[in-house]
Amino acid sequence: MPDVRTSVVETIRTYLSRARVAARLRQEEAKADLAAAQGRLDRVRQAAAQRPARAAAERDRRLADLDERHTATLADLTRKAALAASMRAPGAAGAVWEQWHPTPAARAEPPDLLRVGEVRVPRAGTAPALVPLLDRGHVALVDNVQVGGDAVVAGLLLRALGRAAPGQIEITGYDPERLGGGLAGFAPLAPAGLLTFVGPGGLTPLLDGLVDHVRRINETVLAGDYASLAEMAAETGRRPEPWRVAVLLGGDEPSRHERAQLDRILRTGAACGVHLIVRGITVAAHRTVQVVHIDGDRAEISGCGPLPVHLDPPPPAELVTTTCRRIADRVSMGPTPAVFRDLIPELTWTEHSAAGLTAPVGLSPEGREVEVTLADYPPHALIAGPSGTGKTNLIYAWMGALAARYSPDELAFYLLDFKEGVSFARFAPGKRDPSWLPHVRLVGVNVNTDREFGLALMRFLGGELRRRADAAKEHEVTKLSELRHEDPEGHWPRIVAVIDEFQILLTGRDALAQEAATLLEDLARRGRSQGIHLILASQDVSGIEALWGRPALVAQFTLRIALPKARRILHEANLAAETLPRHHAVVNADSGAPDANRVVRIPAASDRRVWSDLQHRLWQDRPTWLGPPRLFDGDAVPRLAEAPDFGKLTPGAADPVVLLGESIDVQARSARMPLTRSPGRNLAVLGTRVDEACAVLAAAARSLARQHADGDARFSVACLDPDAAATAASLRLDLPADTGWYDTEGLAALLPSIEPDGSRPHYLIIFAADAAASRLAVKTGARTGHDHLRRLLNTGPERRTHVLGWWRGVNRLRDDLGGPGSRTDAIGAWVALDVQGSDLTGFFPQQGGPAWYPRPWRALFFDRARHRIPEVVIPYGLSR
Ligand SMILES: Nc1ncnc2c1ncn2[C@@H]1O[C@H](COP(=O)(O)OP(=O)(O)OP(=O)(O)O)[C@@H](O)[C@H]1O
Repeated sequence: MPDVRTSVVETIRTYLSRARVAARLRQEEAKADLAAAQGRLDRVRQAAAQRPARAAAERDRRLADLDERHTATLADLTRKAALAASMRAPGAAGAVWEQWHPTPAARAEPPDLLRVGEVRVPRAGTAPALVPLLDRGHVALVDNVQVGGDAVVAGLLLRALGRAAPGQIEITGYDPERLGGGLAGFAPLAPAGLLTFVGPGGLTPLLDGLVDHVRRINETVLAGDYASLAEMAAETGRRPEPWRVAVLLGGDEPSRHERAQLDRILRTGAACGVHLIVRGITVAAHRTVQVVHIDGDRAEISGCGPLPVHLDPPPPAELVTTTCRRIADRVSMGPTPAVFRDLIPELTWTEHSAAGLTAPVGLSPEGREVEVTLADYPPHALIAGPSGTGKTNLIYAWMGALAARYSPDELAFYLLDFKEGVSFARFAPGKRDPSWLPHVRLVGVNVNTDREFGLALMRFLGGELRRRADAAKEHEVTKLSELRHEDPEGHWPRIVAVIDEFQILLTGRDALAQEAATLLEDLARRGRSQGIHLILASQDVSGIEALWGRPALVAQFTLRIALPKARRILHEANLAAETLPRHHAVVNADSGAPDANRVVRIPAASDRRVWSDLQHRLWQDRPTWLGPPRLFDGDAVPRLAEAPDFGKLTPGAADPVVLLGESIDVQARSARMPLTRSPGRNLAVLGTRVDEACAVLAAAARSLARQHADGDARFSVACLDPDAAATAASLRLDLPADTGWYDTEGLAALLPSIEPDGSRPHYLIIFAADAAASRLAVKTGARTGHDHLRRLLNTGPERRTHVLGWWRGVNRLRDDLGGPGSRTDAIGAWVALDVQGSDLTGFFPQQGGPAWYPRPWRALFFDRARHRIPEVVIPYGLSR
């Protein structure tokens, strides 16, 4: 029993002890929880205590950030504004005075805005403060401090002057209080007419005058084609009117009329380049008016909002006067000439010539293009002016304007200059510049005394006139415009033939002048309807008077262009050319009647660079079918190898032809003599000039050789003058290998041996045939060498044996033929060199011989069988 109790006690004790331990543990846990909770509470209390300070710091940080970003944005905007301003007010419009100098705007560039001061943005920098004036509006100053306003007026005027070309700004000052004192620095402009002052009572006439300018510019300059001078300048690059700036500095309250005029100018002036700078007069609010409120050196500008503007100081007085003096000096030197580019359209070859050719030749005093037309009326033009007045330049300008408008399908030029010069050479390919003006089909240079060139052109145009008239007849029409309509696939460009110093063509009372005048008259009369137009230029009256003898001819030239001091080109009562300034012309499309005068400023078009820009552009665009023009160069020696007719020769021709030299014609054909089997088909070259004679004979021999395969023909060459030896030696290379070569003895032996039988052509080429005269006079058997020569001359051609000989005088040939009175018909063709026409009497059908005055490297060719009158030829050069 006690054990049980003990055991129970023990058990209870054990339980109690465990319970105590457990209770102690829980208590400690509870304490720990309490401590933790206490700690959390402390931390929460602590955190709660710190929060406001942090929030404030965060707010401050964000504010600072915002501020920084704002400043950066402002700085960025200010920078951008400054950049934009530098573009809108470049150079003289915006530079600070220390760096200021005039920088006139380029041709089509608008003058844009002008600086008056700067907007200072704290911590962000500065940007220029700009106001619009030229082409844009007007500026009104509201101030009560004299100095600030003066600075703005002077600054604006100087900047405007610096942005415009000299003379392009005319200032009028109305300064009744200080009588011009406000604009004193600009006084040097006055002598050049760029600054005028009106007196105290002058406001009304001043405003009336400005209103009148606006009206006139709208009516005659803009003429409904442009909304403003600015638009005209942007589209055409031209600005025919200056800007007119009226500076109105106070005075009495304007009258009702004056106020109305002021309002008109404010509304309409800017489009016509009429501008006001007004100070001390209240003007009506208008969108074109910038109001500058000045307070000391601070200002507000209506266009800048409330931003304060720090006005620039006035421009240094020295800068103002020097600039104005320079501008005045430049203007006093006279107007700058019109510019060739003004005549050239943006897009080329857009016009059609069916009805006529219209292009500007220059600008009117108002700056508008003055167009001239070549069509049915007026069909042809006469240009006159003393030497150096600019006829050639005018022709260049006109041609450039035409060539840029009409493609080579629409227009073709034929150009001839009788002057001792090469004024048209630029239109043909040259050594330095391979380009040519695509419209040009013929260029004649260095023509000098070779009137045949002119005649050749007349003949060619006469042929073209017939061709066109025939085509018109075929299509049952009468005019080019109708023909083009009926035959749209045909190539019928209008032709413009320009002949400078044309009177040379008509000098002399010979057959050539006669034929040229007749052809010219026919062309002038009938060319109009077939699209062939003539432009004739002459230095002096004699040229025109050469035409005066033919009133019908002159009457066709209804378009007259007179350069300064040109006489008699216009109507006798029309003296407009007498008072023309340099580089101007009177254009009159009504035969010179005074009412039809138009005064034109002619641009400089002579400068090669100016011209070649255009020519290269057109040349690059030329149609593929178009070759270079034919070049007549009076100084050039043509080459046989380059002659088109020589190139066409081939072996096997039934009747071989002899080429002798270049014909003076538009196609560069060769003068030719066919060697048929008719009697007399022998050739004599006559004269003492060795080189020319050798050149003619060598060309003849070479052209024959080209028409025979080796062995087909026999060639025998006798060279009896040592001076011809070099030619003979070089000819050897081009003649068949079996060619016989003979000296005097050889020739004397050869002649009796030749028995023509007609089986094979035989050409006997004798250089200096007369040198063998004494040897040929000697009898060999019953006959002399001369007898054999005559036998060959008389009977050879029928049997295909031809003599081509050079005799050093007409009488020597005659002696070889049998002496005076002997027959000459064995010589069917001759080429005369330094031989007087009268000496050729016996060899020419008309008494007295042909009209021929020897000229270097020219020959007169006559073929009895084919010619009515002889033709002048240019021998081919000696070299192959
Ligand atoms: N409108 C112009 N603007 C500027 N310079 C010009 C103008 N017209 C002509 N000239 C210049 O004047 C000079 C003479 O001009 P041009 O050769 O055209 O005269 P011209 O009447 O044909 O003389 P000439 O009959 O002696 O040949 C040239 O140097 C030319 O560049």
